Amino acid sequence: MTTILSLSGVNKHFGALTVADNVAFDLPEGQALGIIGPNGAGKSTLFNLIGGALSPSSGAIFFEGRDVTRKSAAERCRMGIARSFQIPHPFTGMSVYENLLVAAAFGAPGSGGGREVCAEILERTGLMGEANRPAGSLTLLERKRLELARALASGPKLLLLDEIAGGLTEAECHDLVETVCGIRDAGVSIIWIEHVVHALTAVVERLIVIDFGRIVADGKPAAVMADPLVQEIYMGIAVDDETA
Ligand SMILES: Nc1ncnc2c1ncn2[C@@H]1O[C@H](COP(=O)(O)OP(=O)(O)OP(=O)(O)O)[C@@H](O)[C@H]1O
Repeated sequence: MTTILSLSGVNKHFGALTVADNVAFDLPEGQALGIIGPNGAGKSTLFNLIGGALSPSSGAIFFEGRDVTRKSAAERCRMGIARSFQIPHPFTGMSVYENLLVAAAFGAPGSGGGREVCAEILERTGLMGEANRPAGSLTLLERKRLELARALASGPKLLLLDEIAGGLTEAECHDLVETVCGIRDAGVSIIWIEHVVHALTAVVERLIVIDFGRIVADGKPAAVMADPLVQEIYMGIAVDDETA
């Protein structure tokens, strides 16, 4: 299977703080990978490193076999890496549709966006009825959908989703999961950071756990979630408590 993304010995330090500690993994093309870990573990930093907002202190990142370690976020976006942010920041004065057109203009040439593609993305993300509304007037769910739609409009081969399910109701979360499954089934590779674990495991086939910037577990979701070490560091269930 072709590897779309490869991280090799990636380290990131902020002064004395290590937030990525020798991170290494390969993502096969078309795979949906979930990333979980406690607050402050370094998950968003990892996205910043993959997306190009930050450069690693050492190590290398390859996308489709090309070394992108020193490429800018804009260059990586044109190559096909798109990202949604934990806190959506749309162009609030522009309509939903215009927001997509802007994203398409900065994305991968030829694969994202013409007007027809943007219209199709509005449909897929449940925003067609909101196309002409100012983005600033959207609800939280609609903003999260727009964040996803903007990332799709750039024509990604790899989609990085940062906590898109947080703050949603069960029903909204279910709808969002359906949408992400549709994107996955269309062949887009996905890495999704999420605290809402049941939403994540409904979509991903592989789970990585990060703690203090290190990968501490990597495997099938059920096996990873059953790992006593993961239960202890992520869910606060001490191994001894369970056996007591
Ligand atoms: N630019 C920066 N300068 C200094 N420290 C930073 C910077 N960005 C992040 N950090 C620190 O790095 C650590 C990891 O932050 P990061 O946002 O990657 O964690 P996270 O796992 O995404 O957390 P959360 O689940 O709360 O979003 C935190 O201690 C954070 O305060």
